Amino acid sequence: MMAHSAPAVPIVDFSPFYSQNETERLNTGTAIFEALRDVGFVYLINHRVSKELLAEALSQSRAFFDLPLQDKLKAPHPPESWNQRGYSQIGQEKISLYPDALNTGTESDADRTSLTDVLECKESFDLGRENDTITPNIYPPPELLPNFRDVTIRLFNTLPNFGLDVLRALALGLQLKDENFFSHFHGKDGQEAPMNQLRLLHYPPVSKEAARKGGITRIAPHTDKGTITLLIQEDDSVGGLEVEAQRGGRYVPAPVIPGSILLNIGDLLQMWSNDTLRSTRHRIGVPLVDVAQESGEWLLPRRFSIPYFIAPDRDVVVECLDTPLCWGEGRPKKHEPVKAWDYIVKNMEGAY
Ligand SMILES: O=C(O)CCC(=O)C(=O)O
Ligand SMILES: [Fe+2]
Repeated sequence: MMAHSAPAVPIVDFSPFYSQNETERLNTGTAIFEALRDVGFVYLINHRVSKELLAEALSQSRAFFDLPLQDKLKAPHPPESWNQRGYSQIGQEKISLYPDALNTGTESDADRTSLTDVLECKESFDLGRENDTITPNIYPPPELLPNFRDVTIRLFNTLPNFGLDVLRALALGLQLKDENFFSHFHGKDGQEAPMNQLRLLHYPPVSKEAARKGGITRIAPHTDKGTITLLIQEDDSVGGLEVEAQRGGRYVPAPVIPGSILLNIGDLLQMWSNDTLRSTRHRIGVPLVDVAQESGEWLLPRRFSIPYFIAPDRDVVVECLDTPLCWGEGRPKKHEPVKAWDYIVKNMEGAY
């Protein structure tokens, strides 16, 4: 039997952060810091986010995507890439068209151009805070799914509490003077943050026939743009997510770990950290199927996931953190200060 090697994406138990013991809290933060510095992704276990709520949201997501297309289209995504609200059908969004702003990837320009010809077989539903005037939510009519709005908004309002705890732990790991540093830039203590975005994702099943023909993927290689992303996956979901585990290195699988939340960072936190932390590229591909392979219709079952993107408020200026772990003697500042909203809008351009 082959020995199992250690997973490339580290696993951190988050529960010691909730203890009264300062050393345990600091150790949790340090473990998260090191994982985000070395890999850019980390599984968090024992996180205290309600399992029932996560299950309810995944079940509402399933119910939504099971609706006929014409019903899903009653909540259409607006034409602008940055206005991430409502339903996007298969092929509508091309993540491969995101500019590769921080140049963290390995693909050559030619490879990236060829990626834009590939169909991303995914559909999504996005929402943000209620009552936002710039990007109001776009919901399907309530008679189609009576609990959809309530459950998704509850998850939208719950996850930032955990997200900010993670950012508090990270602030300790980064040796920032103020453990609440990031809380000042993400809504009123996490709530009502205008740039936070909850995305329900469905990747339909992939047939062997479609895989043989080629030209399809599930999600093209990309980096996330905001501060952090919390990824919820169904416990028994098919995996497929791969992360570029080392700078310029190979992609390694990030399989589903039941009960965990997978954390990664976006470009703005990489810039905040003066490139100390990694906004790591990730993707979900479709394996190539050999024509000679034995019969059977399906290659991949459907996949559901829910990423929650936590991003700084629109007018926040992101500039190098004041900590020796990011900046100082021999570590000059690498980025000009950038306004969060400008960066996100510019770097999502063209994807719709
Ligand atoms: O579906 C997934 O697991 C990954 C989604 C993702 O990377 C994204 O939406 O940015
Ligand atoms: Fe992503």
